[in-house]
Amino acid sequence: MVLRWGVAGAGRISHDFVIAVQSAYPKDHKFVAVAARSEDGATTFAKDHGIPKAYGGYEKLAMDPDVDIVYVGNLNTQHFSTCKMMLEQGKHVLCEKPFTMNEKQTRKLIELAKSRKLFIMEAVWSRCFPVYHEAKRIMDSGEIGDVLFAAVHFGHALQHVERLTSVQMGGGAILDLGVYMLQFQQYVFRNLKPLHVAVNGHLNRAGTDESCGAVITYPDGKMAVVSTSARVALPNEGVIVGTKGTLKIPDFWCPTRLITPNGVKEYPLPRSEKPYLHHNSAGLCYQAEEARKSILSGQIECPHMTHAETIELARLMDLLRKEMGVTFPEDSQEF
Ligand SMILES: NC(=O)C1=CN([C@@H]2O[C@H](COP(=O)(O)OP(=O)(O)OC[C@H]3O[C@@H](n4cnc5c(N)ncnc54)[C@H](OP(=O)(O)O)[C@@H]3O)[C@@H](O)[C@H]2O)C=CC1
Ligand SMILES: O=C(O)[C@H](O)[C@H](O)[C@H](O)CO
Repeated sequence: MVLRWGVAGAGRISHDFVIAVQSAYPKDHKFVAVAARSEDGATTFAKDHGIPKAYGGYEKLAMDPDVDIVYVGNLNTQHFSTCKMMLEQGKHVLCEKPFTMNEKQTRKLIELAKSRKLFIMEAVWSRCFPVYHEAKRIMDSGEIGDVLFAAVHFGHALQHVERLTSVQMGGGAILDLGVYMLQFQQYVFRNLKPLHVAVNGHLNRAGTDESCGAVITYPDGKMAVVSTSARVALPNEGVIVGTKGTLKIPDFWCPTRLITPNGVKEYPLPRSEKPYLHHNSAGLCYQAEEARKSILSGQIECPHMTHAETIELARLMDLLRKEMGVTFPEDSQEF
């Protein structure tokens, strides 16, 4: 089955996503339309990427009968309304991280997708990398014993990026980068419920979080120590410690290497002729293929990033923000 994609938002990550998918899977995935707020923005993007249809306004994309699934790559604050619009017109959805602004919006979208029997997935691309599959296999096999500890410190100097600092644009380290550190520890302790979450960090002058750390405890002596900074680069290596050994994942959010007690395993990314804007963006293709496989087999969620996990991530991000005193207008919105 050829999956026919529409793209909502003609910005930076959409650019990388389209190149990654076109390069890796020229046959099984086709981009048939792109929509941006302005027709000019959509037309330029369509020309750059060889996409046949360009729409000014997301509504026209939602109405296009040739589109099976929409990749939502606009601002955090726009994810909820854009996904809702696409679902209401019968489209499957792959939505950039963070899925929405909070748990309330997240639950609403997932309920809607379920009621319409449509696929929806938060684009936590990390989960679809071969390194994550192999690390999971090793953890499940018992090779590193009982996994008791996970750590990651994820930071980039990003205070110059407006969408990261502005409250109106849904900024802050927690939503932009924290979502990755939280998904990492969630992946290590899959299906466990935290017992306690201790949180601390700093706000910037704009009033959004510029750094945040959390210690998360789980039953049976398991714990995660995670931190993020949107002000300074951090080691960005995921560490998983078991009673018999340790796994290390450099560039844990888009990894190509897994360091195991028995040696280093390498997973090179698919090649592309066109340049990317972000580190290892070629790996954005994996989530697209996972979406295709799920849709093909009639699933409305991806097994590597389930609806329950997306809801739990949103709950944790709400909790971290609450501890830090960061609120968004969306938090007091009723539907
Ligand atoms: N998975 C990953 O590796 C990455 C994911 N992301 C995620 O992707 C999303 C988009 O990020 P990114 O591509 O860097 O963002 P951009 O700044 O490139 O903006 C993306 C789109 O958002 C809309 N937009 C931008 N600024 C405004 C504004 N001031 N008012 C209204 N709409 C605006 C535009 O949509 P339009 O074209 O329709 O006008 C724009 O094309 C975010 O949710 C981010 O978290 C970002 C980077 C990497
Ligand atoms: O998902 C990402 O990688 C983040 O949005 C980054 O913070 C982004 O690249 C910043 O421009």
